[in-house]
Amino acid sequence: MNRFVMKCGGSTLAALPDAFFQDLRELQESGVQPVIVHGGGPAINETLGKLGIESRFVNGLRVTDEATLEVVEMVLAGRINKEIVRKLQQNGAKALGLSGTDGRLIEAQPVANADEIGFVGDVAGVNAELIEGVVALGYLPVIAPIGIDAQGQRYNINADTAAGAVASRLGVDSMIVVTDVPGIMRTVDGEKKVLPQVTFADIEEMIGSGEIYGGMIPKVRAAMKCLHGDVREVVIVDGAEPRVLSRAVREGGIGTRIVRE
Ligand SMILES: Nc1ncnc2c1ncn2[C@@H]1O[C@H](COP(=O)(O)OP(=O)(O)O)[C@@H](O)[C@H]1O
Ligand SMILES: CC(=O)N[C@@H](CCC(=O)OP(=O)(O)O)C(=O)O
Repeated sequence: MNRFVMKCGGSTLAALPDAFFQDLRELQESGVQPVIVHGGGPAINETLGKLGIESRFVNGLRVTDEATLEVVEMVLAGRINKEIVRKLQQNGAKALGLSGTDGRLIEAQPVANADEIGFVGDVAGVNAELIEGVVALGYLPVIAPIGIDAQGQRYNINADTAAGAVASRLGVDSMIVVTDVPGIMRTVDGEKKVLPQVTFADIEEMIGSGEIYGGMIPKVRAAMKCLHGDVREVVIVDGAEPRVLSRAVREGGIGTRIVRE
């Protein structure tokens, strides 16, 4: 595999060890081209809390009014994006941070229920040439999930959704979703087990039964959407496991692999 999109969730970002970033650097040096799309939900909640703004979610998506949008952009495109770039650079990688508004990287349109949740976007287009240009210069793109429309309006986009769209439009083989659990888990005989592989049918069944809930839902939905295109596999892994990325890219047998059937 030469190119992959990695989505890194806010649940795990702060705890990612130097070894994780060194692993990324080694992959980059060996000719693999990672593209990072990151989240930062917990950091947004924290800053909103400090400002006395309440966090509210509908089906896992943040209700985003003008004041919230201001904070979302500040935290994602500012603090978190730059923190990831700094950590990559400290560990010897070449990285360039971008928000989805820069160079119209992520073209957005309002979600269908925008009257209910405000400035939340779906991805209408991705400037793949810009990402490819950054990669061709030898930099690892680090993308914050803020989108922009033709009128210049910004939108808050769920990071799993943004990552899935970037993976699709780049036509990469694989998307790796790094989170705070070792994969999709299911309780079998009273014991929680990580499922090595799940199909679309398994996912629908587990959402229906409530075994997949909360923050796992946008991940599996984004996974299924991009697997309808050129992306061959989506792997959900735990950022705390040693050499998690190179194992997922080179060896397999880690986390949960989502496949069409
Ligand atoms: N079947 C499942 N297996 C594992 N985790 C699940 C499952 N269903 C829901 N989850 C929840 O999804 C969470 C990961 O989503 P989230 O907290 O949004 O992470 P991130 O910040 O990485 O996007 C897990 O911590 C867990 O609480
Ligand atoms: C619309 C929407 O909900 N956007 C998310 C964007 C960040 C995100 O998705 O971060 P995680 O990956 O850490 O969850 C939010 O405002 O929290």
